[in-house]
Amino acid sequence: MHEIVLMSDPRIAAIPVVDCGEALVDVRIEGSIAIDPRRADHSGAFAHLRDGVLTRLLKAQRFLPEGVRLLFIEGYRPPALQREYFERYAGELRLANPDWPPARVREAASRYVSPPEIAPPSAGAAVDLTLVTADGRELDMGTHVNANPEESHGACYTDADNVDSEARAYRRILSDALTAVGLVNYPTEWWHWSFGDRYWALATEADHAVYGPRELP
Ligand SMILES: C[C@@H](N)C(=O)N[C@H](C)C(=O)O
Repeated sequence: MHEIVLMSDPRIAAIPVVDCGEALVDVRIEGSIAIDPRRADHSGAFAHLRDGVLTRLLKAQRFLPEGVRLLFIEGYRPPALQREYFERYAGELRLANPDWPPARVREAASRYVSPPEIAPPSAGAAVDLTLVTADGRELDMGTHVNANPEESHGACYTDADNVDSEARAYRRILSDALTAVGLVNYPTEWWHWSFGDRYWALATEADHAVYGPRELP
């Protein structure tokens, strides 16, 4: 098994960002990717991605087997919301593990939510995805999207061995299509994929990230 590099790893924070300035675009306007409303917000921020990420998703969808489609759950996340998610989960871990020092809480929290200053979703570079049939039925990927490591007993990890062979096969299908277009996975979450951010730069050995955190205009 490969080493899992967590978002809290100082090697990620050390990667420079040279933002290429590409626009955040609304995935709903393009129209050919199925969008799930579970993370929808009033401003529609959740449905935004950098243009280059959307282009790659459209291409990846063509690599899926007949009758299988991507289901988009969440893309862009404003920095303030990322901070809220991170603080909330870190707080839960702190409560459950009062003896943990702050560095351990931060590291454990980053298995599931990126530290706000790193966060690929706030750069419009990351997307949470699953697979559906042509008539919109979600395939069983072994856990629901956004299952955390505690509630799923680690089954949210992409290569977890406590999921059945069918779920493993579906994860492989998702992974093959997205890897083929250059996205990288966060190995603690089978549904989380990104392109152009610092985590992507580390995984692909790029010398800088091309998408950094920003506010939605
Ligand atoms: C909260 C979870 N779905 C998520 O988005 N995690 C990634 C790692 C993140 O916060 O960047």
